[in-house]
Amino acid sequence: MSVHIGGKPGDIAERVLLPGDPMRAKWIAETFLEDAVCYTQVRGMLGFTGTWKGERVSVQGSGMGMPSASIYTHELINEYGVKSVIRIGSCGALADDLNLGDVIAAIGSSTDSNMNRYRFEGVVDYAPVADFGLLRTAVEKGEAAGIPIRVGQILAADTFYNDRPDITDRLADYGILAVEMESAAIYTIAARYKAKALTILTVSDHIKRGEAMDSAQREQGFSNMVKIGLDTAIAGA
Ligand SMILES: O=P(O)(O)O[C@H]1O[C@H](CO)[C@@H](O)[C@H]1O
Ligand SMILES: O=c1cc[nH]c(=O)[nH]1
Repeated sequence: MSVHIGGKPGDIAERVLLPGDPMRAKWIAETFLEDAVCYTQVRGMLGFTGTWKGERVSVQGSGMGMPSASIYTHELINEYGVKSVIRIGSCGALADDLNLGDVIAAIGSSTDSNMNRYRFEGVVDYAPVADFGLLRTAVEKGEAAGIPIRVGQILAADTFYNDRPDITDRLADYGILAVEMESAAIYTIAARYKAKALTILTVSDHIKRGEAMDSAQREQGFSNMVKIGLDTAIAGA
């Protein structure tokens, strides 16, 4: 058991899907995994291990925002020997040509978080990036399943409600596809501890157009992302 995860050594697979929402972790375990067992309920941040296509996979809620996601990423890698983490989350689109339900894979994650300025003493603007092997696999799995994946850079933001639309517009001008709240920290911590990381997102709303998915669209859209995440996690196993 680590400080924030209740599982015993060996309870967690080497490959973990990381949704922010612990109830999404439960839904994934119940809907997609065989023989899923809940290994932690600490703070209600549920984690499950089961099998997908015969291979062991875990799915762990990571909470909202980089402080929370950092804790789970750190403990999974350092206390449970996790080798790869695939975040599967919702995001708000900025790019005009993205639509609700589209799936994005984040090749890189810009951020307004101060974590890496602190880590690198403001001397370097570190660029958190995805593991290339996981990214390539996710794109291939998406193509094979007929689910196109848009690859590009996203913003990991410290705020969900933000009163700087001018900055958001400028980020869109510079090619940022969408906004979520965890990927930069997950990429950075995975790099530090020699694990692999990827973020796959479903567009749940469009920030510039003010559109939002309804619950039926959410479930179908998230299913596509989850299947790609699971297929990517077990590839090469
Ligand atoms: O859908 P999840 O994975 O929680 O991700 C997104 O949703 C939350 C905000 O509503 C933030 O955690 C953001 O990153
Ligand atoms: O972080 C997020 C997630 C979904 N939609 C947003 O606008 N932001």
